[in-house]
Amino acid sequence: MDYFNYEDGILYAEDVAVQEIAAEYGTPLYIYSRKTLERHWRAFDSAVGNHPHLICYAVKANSNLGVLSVLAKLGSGFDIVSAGELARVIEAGGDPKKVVFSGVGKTAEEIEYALACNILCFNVESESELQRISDVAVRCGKVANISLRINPDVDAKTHPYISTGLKANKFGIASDRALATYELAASLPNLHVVGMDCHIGSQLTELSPFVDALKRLLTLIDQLADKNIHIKHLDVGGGLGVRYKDEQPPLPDAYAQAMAEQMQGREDLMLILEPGRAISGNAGILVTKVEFIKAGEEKNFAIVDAAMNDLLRPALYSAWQEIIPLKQKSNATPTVYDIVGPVCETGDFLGKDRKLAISEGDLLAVRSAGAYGFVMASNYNSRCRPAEILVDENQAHVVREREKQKDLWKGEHKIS
Ligand SMILES: Cc1ncc(COP(=O)(O)O)c(C=O)c1O
Ligand SMILES: N[C@@H](CCCC[NH3+])C(=O)O
Repeated sequence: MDYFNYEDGILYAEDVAVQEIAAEYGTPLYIYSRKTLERHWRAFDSAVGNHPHLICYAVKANSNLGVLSVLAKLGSGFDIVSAGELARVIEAGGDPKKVVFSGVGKTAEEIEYALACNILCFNVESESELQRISDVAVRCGKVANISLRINPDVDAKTHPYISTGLKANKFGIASDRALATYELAASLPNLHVVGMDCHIGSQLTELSPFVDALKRLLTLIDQLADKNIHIKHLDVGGGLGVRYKDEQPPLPDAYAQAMAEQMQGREDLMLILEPGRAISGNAGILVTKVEFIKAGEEKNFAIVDAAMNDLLRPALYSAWQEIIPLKQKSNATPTVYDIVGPVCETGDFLGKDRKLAISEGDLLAVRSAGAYGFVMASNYNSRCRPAEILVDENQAHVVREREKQKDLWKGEHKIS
């Protein structure tokens, strides 16, 4: 459930009319809801119950400083994949001791920075990376906490671009190399083995692949214990899906409970979850203005001021996200439109064949845009990135200014 709802035909973000925020800050504009973020994070946290655990929000889903600071205040941990994400977590008030560092290509510079910040652990994805972390730790006179990301070879049954736990994927260490790699790690004096990790994919809509992966990892943990290598935490990654159209993913509490259930009798093993999309996905919308209505020979187009550079998911994955008007028009007749942006690509669309009663100048909201929205935005076609606003109770705050580029452009051409 989120806090973007209609009241008397007007779309509200919490208690603020979205059209008022758009009038103040312009479009295209991402709007996030603090209450929704909090509700989702708490759903994970409370459903695990008393089992020792840490919810490490996946920063890649939405790294807005306002969003991170809401989660940091709840006591969240963070899953990062770059030094830039670590810097943002720290700037937002997050605790580096609750940070896990994932990703297949960590540079020596990033490792050094993360060591200096005393992060919780590195989720190591290859033997070469293990060696690099050891080398950097020796050079810095530090001991690095490490967890190996195991590729459990489980089919996540999701879009092939966001499936990560199969043998054919670049992620993690193959299960049959796991024991040898742990033995190598345990033999390196500047490494401290603390955990085991996996992440099988994103936008999963079934529980069974998560449970399968977790069980496979528990078997490995027992085999390691026989070799006197003791794992302190099990990190099952993120990947829980959200409802964009008619998917029916398990809710965060059902998912977290199912994970905790598998951990019964293992109270010494901390459970780490890395949800991204399930926390921020439905906590955000993208607001855009209809610039032109264009009747083509075969299709009608609504040309809006947001484009694939602002929200890439439809173009990249043919992802479907709901598009709704900010003001409902109860007695107008709807027409079927492709909702397209101004970018010079035929693949530049936000939605296809959408039935809407709209006119030029109307404002629309693309729902479920809080995850993998702004973070994947670019300056393609030398367009400015959209602004982002976090609605916090009754106030709207600007949390990331529209880029300076716009000032430059206005200045050069003397457009007021
Ligand atoms: C290692 C890791 N953890 C967590 C996540 C978060 O995934 P999601 O947003 O699907 O929960 C991802 C992205 O898929 C990831 O690669
Ligand atoms: N960017 C993807 C998710 C990638 C998950 C990252 N490992 C999406 O929008 O669905």
